[in-house]
Formats: sequence, C-alpha cells, structure tokens
Amino acid sequence: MRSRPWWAMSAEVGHWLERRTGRAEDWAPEALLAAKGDHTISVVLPARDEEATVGQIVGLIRRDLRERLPLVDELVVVDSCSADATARVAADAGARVIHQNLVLPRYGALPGKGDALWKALAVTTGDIVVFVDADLRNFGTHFVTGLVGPLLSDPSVVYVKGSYDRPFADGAVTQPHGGGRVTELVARPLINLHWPALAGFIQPLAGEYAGRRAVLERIPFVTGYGVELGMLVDLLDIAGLPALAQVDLGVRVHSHQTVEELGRMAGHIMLTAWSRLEREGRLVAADRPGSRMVQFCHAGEERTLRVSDVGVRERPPLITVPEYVAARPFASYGEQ
Ligand SMILES: O=c1ccn([C@@H]2O[C@H](COP(=O)(O)OP(=O)(O)O[C@H]3O[C@H](CO)[C@@H](O)[C@H](O)[C@H]3O)[C@@H](O)[C@H]2O)c(=O)[nH]1
Ligand SMILES: O=C(O)[C@H](O)COP(=O)(O)O
Repeated sequence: MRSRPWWAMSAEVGHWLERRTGRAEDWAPEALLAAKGDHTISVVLPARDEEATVGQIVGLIRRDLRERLPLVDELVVVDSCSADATARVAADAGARVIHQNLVLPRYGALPGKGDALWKALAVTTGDIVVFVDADLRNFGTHFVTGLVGPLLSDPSVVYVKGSYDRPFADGAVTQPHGGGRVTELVARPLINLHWPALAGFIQPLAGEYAGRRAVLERIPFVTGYGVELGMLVDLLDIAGLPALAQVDLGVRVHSHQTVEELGRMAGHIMLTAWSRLEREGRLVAADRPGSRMVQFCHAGEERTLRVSDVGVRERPPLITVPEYVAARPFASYGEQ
C-alpha cells in the first residue's frame, strides 16, 4: 500500500512516470520487426562464471529473435574472465563470444562488469544495444523485446531501463519482494538524495537495459558495479530525463550474491556517486574517499577478516578512442 499518492513526488518525476513507463507486453515481436526498418540490434550478455544460465538465455534469443524472427542482428557474450565453462556453453548455444581482456588491449585489463560492457560496446555494431545479465533464471525473450520497444517506436527515447518485481529466494524460503538489497539500501537513497529526477526508476541497478549507440558511445563507463548508477546519472546529464524510459518486464529471478559480496558492490556504487558529485561541482572534499574495505566474513562459525579494494576506475567515452572511431568510418562523430 502506498503511504502517499504517486503525485506527491516532484511533478517532473510524476509526469515522467506516467509518460515513460511501459510494459513488455505492449510490444509484440512481429510489430517490432515491422518497426525495425534500417535499425540494427545487438544483444550483449556480460558473464562471469555463468555456465549454469548463459546457455539457456542465448538459446532462447537465438531461436526466437534470430531464427524465427530476424529481430536481433548480433548476439554477443562477453566472457568476463570466467573460471568455468561460460565461454564454451555460450558459443555452443549460438553466441559470438568475446573475451574482455582481449578487446582494445592497448587500454589494459581492468576487472569488473562495467569494463565488460565497455569492451562489448567497442566490438559490436548495432545502432541499438541491449544488455542482459547472464545469471537470470527466468529469462524470457520479452526482456529483449520490451527493452527495444520504446526505442523502435519513439525516436526521442535514447535509453530504456528494465523494471520488475524481485523475489529473494534462499533455498525453500522465498520473499516475493525481498530482492534488490543494494538497490533499496544504497542506490535508491543516493538517487533520491542527489539525483531526485531519477527517483522514478523502479530498478535503477537493473542489469537489463537498451540504448542507442549514438548516446552510449558518448558516456564514460565505470569499470565495476558502479556502471549502472554512473550510466543513469551521465545519461540524465547528456540526454535529459524525457529521453529516458523504463519498461516493466514482470518478475526477475537471479543468483543472489552473499551479503559480503553485496557490501563490496555497495562500495563501488558509493564511490561512483562520489565521483559524479565531485564532477558536478557539488562536493568539495579535503580528502578523497578511501577504497579499502575491511569485512568480517563468516564461513560456518569461523570468522575471517577480508580486505578488498572497492575503488572504481573509468573508461572514456568510446568516441574518444581512436581504434573505435577508425573501425566505424561511416559514422559522423562529433555531431551532437
Ligand atoms: O566482473 C564481473 C562481474 C559480473 N559480471 C556479470 O554481470 C552480471 C551481473 O552481475 P551480478 O554479480 O549477478 O550482479 P547482481 O548481484 O545481479 O547486481 C545487480 O546490481 C549490479 C550493480 O548495479 C548490476 O551490475 C547488476 O546487473 C544487477 O543485477 C552477471 O551476468 C555477471 O556474470 C561480469 O560480467 N563481470
Ligand atoms: O540489485 C541489487 O540490489 C543487488 O543485485 C542485490 O540483489 P538481491 O538482493 O536480489 O540479491
């Protein structure tokens, strides 16, 4: 039950929510194919140790959105330094597999999801790029069609974020809306405090989103788990709220990380917020925040101390990368 009606939030956000929130079922795949015209669509799955789920996701996209209906032109899995058989499973299922650290080698190897996405953007060609996490356990192709729908039907939309209900499943115990712990405890408070225009995003950390290459190549990519927050803030800056949209994709079930892993994710997200506030001139600090995190982790009854670096780095907008621009001789860079 809502404690206050939706219009009690800012008029800008209320108006945006009404105008820019859709549902995946609003876009039938056949209608999207008719609307596709000259557009080309790349689907990218970042994957680190996702052999259990990546094959099924790739297989469904290949069967339904490439073979049955030629909606997706390119299907790429970025193997993000997996220690398992992710790359082989993805290739067997029909994806082109790229290895994160082999792309743009001159720029070095940096760990994390954001770097995997930046590398994928560098080597794909679609003018619409869809990102889908590779750990989804209930993937359906409506995740892809729902995200491309607003981009194919409204030229003023440049980016579409997925939203969904997030159950938390731990063995036999399932809480229907208990998922998204970092979203609720870290990202949503930060967004409301500092970027209230983005408060209407129901799942600001969702790993499922689509954007126009012409815009994605103009923003920097934070290398770790800060990539989603950084992207939203940067897109708000360069494109404005009316150019952003969200689509309800139903329910999303994924593999949950441990609380300790989510603590490190929260560190990435906080440092990303800090970097944007500093860049926007809204934070004048005498000291830079540290990036070392001490955690007390439990393995059974045993408590161990773990020290991690949760610092985030940033990859530059791809239009500033000569190798990227040289590989696209027909694009008109520099036009705004
Ligand atoms: O170094 C990495 C880490 C993760 N992944 C992949 O990225 C996706 C999401 O990672 P995951 O560890 O499952 O993140 P979540 O716990 O699901 O975190 C949520 O919140 C993150 C922070 O915003 C987002 O990046 C995620 O997409 C979102 O689902 C998965 O396919 C991973 O295999 C990589 O490719 N490289
Ligand atoms: O998006 C998030 O908040 C994190 O991925 C954690 O999600 P979970 O609580 O569903 O594991």
